[in-house]
Amino acid sequence: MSHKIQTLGEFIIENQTAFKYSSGELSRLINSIRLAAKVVNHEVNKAGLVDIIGAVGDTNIQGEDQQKLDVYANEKFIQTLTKRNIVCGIASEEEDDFIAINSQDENHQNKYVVLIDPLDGSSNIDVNVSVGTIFSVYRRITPVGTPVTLKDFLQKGSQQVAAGYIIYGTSTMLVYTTGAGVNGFTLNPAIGSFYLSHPNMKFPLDGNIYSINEGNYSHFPQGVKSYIKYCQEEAEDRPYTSRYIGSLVSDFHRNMIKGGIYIYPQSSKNPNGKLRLLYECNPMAFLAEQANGKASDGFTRILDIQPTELHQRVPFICGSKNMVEKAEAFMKA
Ligand SMILES: O=P(O)(O)OC[C@H]1O[C@](O)(COP(=O)(O)O)[C@@H](O)[C@@H]1O
Ligand SMILES: [Mg+2]
Ligand SMILES: [Mg+2]
Repeated sequence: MSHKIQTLGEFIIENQTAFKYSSGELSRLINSIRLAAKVVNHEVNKAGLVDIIGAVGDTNIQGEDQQKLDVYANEKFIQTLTKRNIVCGIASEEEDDFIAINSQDENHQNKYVVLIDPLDGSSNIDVNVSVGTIFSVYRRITPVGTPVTLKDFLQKGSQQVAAGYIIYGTSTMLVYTTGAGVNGFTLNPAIGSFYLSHPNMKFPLDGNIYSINEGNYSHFPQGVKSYIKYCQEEAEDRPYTSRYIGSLVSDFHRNMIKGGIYIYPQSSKNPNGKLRLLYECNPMAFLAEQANGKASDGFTRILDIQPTELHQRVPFICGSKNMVEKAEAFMKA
C-alpha cells in the first residue's frame, strides 16, 4: 500500500503545536489563505477564456497599471481573510493604505496582520507564464483591544511569524514557513486538496542559475555588472545559465529547487530597486533563510532592515548562500 501523502489541512493541524504562539489562530489564518488560493487559482487557470486578462484602466500606488487579475486576487484574499474574522489588519500592493479589520464584536481581539502581493508577476498574466501570490504574517505589536496602526505593519522581517507564496504554474503549489522549515504542497485539481509534495525544501548551497533582467544592464551599479560578467565569463564552475521568468515567485521557486540566485538591484532608473520590502522581499527572505538560502540588499540582511513606509522598495539579492555571498563580495568591491 502506497504511503499516505499528508494534505495541507492535516499538516497544519499536526504542526500547530510546533508554533510557539499556538492558539489555533495562525492555523485558521493559513487555512483561509489556502481557501483564497483555490478561488484565485480557479480564475487564473481559465485566464483567456473569461474576461480576466488585461488592465482595468487604473494605476495603483506603485504607479503600475492594475491588471484585472491583480484586482480580482486582491479582492478574494481580503474578503476571505476579513469574513473569517481572523486578522486585525491587511496591507496589500494594490491598496494605498492598510485596512483595519474590526472583529465582529468590535473589541479587536485578533492578533495577526497580513501583508500580501495578491498577484506577483503581473506582466506575465496575459502571456500564460506562471504568476504567484505572496503573503507575510506578523503578530500585532499594539495592544489587543485597540485599533491596529501602521506600526503593526512596519516591523522588521525577522519578526514575521509566517510567510509563503502560491505559484500558479504547470501545477499550483502553496509553499510556506512558520519558522520551522519550508514545506511545499501541490494542489490536486481533481480533488481540490493540497498535498505535501515538497517536504523540508532547501536551497542547494551552490548553483549555476542567475536570474536578473539584463535589459537594464547599462543602468546597474558596477558591482552588479561585474557579477554578471563573472557568471558569464569568469566563474570557475561555469557554465552558468541565465534564466529570468519575470515573476519573482517563479524565479525564486526554480532557484530554490535547482540552486540559483535572483537579483533585482538598484539602478540609475530605480535608485531603490523595484521590489517592495514588506510584501515581496521580507516574505521571500524569511523563506530563503528557512531553506538554508540567503537574502540581502547587497549589504544588509533583508530581515534586519527597519521598514519606514508601507510600499518602500529595496534592492534584492536572494538565493543559494554561496552565490549570494559571491554577489555581495562584488557589490562591496
Ligand atoms: O519586468 P521587470 O522590471 O524585470 O520586473 C519583474 C519583476 O517585477 C515583478 O513583476 C513585480 O511584482 P508585481 O507583478 O507583483 O508588481 C516581479 O514579480 C518580477 O520579478
Ligand atoms: Mg510582486
Ligand atoms: Mg503584484
